[in-house]
Amino acid sequence: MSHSEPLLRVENLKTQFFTQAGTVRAVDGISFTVREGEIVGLVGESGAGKSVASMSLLRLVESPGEIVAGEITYKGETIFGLEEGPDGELRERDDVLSEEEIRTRIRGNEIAVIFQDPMESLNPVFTVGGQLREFIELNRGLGKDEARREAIDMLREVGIPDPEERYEEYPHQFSGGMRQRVLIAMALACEPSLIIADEPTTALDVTVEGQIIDLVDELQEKYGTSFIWVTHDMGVVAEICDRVNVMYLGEIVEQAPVDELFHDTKHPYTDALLDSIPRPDRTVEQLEPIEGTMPEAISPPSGCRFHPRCPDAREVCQRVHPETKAVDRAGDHPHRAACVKHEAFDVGYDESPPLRTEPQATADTPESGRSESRSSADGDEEAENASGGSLAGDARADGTGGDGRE
Ligand SMILES: Nc1ncnc2c1ncn2[C@@H]1O[C@H](COP(=O)(O)OP(=O)(O)OP(=O)(O)O)[C@@H](O)[C@H]1O
Ligand code: NI
Repeated sequence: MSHSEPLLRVENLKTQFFTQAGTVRAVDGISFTVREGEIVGLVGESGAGKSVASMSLLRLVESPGEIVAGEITYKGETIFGLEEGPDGELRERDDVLSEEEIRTRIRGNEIAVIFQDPMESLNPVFTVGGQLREFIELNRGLGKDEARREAIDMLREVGIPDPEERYEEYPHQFSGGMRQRVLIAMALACEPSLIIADEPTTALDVTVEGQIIDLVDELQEKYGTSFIWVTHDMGVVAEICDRVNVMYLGEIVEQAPVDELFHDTKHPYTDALLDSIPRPDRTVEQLEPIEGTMPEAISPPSGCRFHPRCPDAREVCQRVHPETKAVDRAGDHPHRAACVKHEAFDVGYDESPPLRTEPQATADTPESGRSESRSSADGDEEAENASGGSLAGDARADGTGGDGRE
């Protein structure tokens, strides 16, 4: 593998669930990379598609879900890839790793996963040490005694006090934080190159969360492991990530190194996420919850999927579905965003009438700014229904969400 080639490359990945209510476009064309030793964030509200994206990387999506498009390569090997067959139908490429190879060579050994709820990953009827030992035996082909020693070393490594004694205990005898440490030990046991951590600290209180994050930071430096860190919490992103992908309704709407993302935010959704967390430079009263709720991935709004909630939305945002594009550079990395207010898009955003009336007239449109009559402020719904070329195809595009839930 050449040095410049990333460890993991995800290209235009789409994962859908074929349900009775319709097709859920859970992951809808995302692209990102993870380089060696990097911690890459996947951040977004509940339902954004973070977990489905993570599961897709290990081909763990279950029926009625299916990866329907895109390419996933890891260390130059193909985890997922399609090609057009002679009959014009899409089929799996020849170089795609077999189920057997994924199971024996990739999962656990090369790419490990840590989930939010350790109780789901640990078996309550076996001791913690026994489970860890067995995992090491199976995956590293060590004998029982050696695997036991290794397991105890790992428990010590992740900060479990008295690891010899704790080895004999059952999961329920561990606190939430300690259980999460066990899962980290298990993930690290095979020295994988990549660990996918899906909200591993969400269930923990803030102090314990901080301890786990410090631990991961330490271990990451020591082993050089790359991480994909899934979270809805921008505070966690700030603490741990090198680069960040912000997801909204199945899409990555902004992608940047963490400092750029925080200090030169390019997407209004990222702004909203940042506004909704406590920050040292803000008082608590200034915290704003994001307006509205995220619509369902089964009938995404037309145009920009965030437009029904976006303070910057203009008429054009209902019609034009923005691709994620480079809107700036940040050192080695492009700063990408999917928002047509940026020049890179050039679809007439500046001339387009706003969808919302501002509390006060703002001077952000210096040109012929105040366009005719602003009938659109409360004409939201009409305008949306009238907008042709909806990306949502035949699906309802009113973006109200909520009522479609089971
Ligand atoms: N088995 C399934 N069947 C149908 N739809 C599903 C299934 N699993 C996930 N989805 C849908 O896929 C979309 C993405 O879900 P996902 O779990 O990836 O979100 P998430 O970003 O991880 O959210 P959270 O923060 O709540 O974990 C959601 O609309 C969800 O309802
Ligand atoms: Ni999730």
